[in-house]
Amino acid sequence: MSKGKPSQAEPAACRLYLVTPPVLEPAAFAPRLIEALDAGDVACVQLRLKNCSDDDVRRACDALRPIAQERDVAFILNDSPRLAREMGCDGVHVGQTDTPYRDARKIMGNDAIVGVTCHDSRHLAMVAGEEGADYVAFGAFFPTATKIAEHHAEPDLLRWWAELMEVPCVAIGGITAANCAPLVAAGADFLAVVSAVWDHPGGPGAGVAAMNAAIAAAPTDWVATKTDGTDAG
Ligand SMILES: Cc1ncc(COP(=O)(O)OP(=O)(O)O)c(N)n1
Ligand SMILES: Cc1ncsc1CCOP(=O)(O)O
Ligand SMILES: [Mg+2]
Repeated sequence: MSKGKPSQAEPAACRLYLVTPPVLEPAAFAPRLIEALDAGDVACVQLRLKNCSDDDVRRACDALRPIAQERDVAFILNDSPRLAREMGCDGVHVGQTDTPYRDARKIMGNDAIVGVTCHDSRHLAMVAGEEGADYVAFGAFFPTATKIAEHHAEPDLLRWWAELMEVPCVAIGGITAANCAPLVAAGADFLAVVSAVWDHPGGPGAGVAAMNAAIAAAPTDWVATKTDGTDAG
């Protein structure tokens, strides 16, 4: 697994990973997704619907998956490898209380993206990475109103991971254009956001543009030094 996945282009230092709002009406949300994806670089879209039926998820996949895939943006489904495979998604994201990684991989196949929530745990991330996860997700880095977050991660976790491991890491939880610089600087490969884009006062296009501008402006000091402080050259 290269540092670039889930990207389609050559690996960039850090890219945007869009997660949908937990409740949406597909027909109304589709133009908002188009606006977001046409506003700048997005590596992937995760459909994350909570408290809805499998048929609701199927309808949302049918409406939103083509919008992402037509733009070479990977379409990842949260929680359900079975539905992800059935609906032609590019991947699935599983948490620690969802389908275990190995079962998710069996269902999805080797070519699909399988990402794993690792909270603030080095141990969970090493296990997921060794088992073959395409990325590990750490968080929550900041307070968030989108989910009751029971774990809090610090940027040093990203720095440690990025310096030691090849498997990409995703940072999630309360991330905005205003606070993301330390995460980029620490070596996050992807920043996963919900409200920073979908609740942006200028609309989702402005949200994507603001996140990408903030990512581009952030320093990337993690490549310059090792944890012992020596210059990595
Ligand atoms: C990229 C990314 N990271 C973490 C999560 C959280 O997954 P999980 O812990 O399973 O919680 P729910 O999202 O299912 O409520 C995620 N979805 N995406
Ligand atoms: C799904 C998830 N997992 C940890 S925090 C979170 C929600 C992120 O949403 P936001 O970007 O609005 O804080
Ligand atoms: Mg989950």
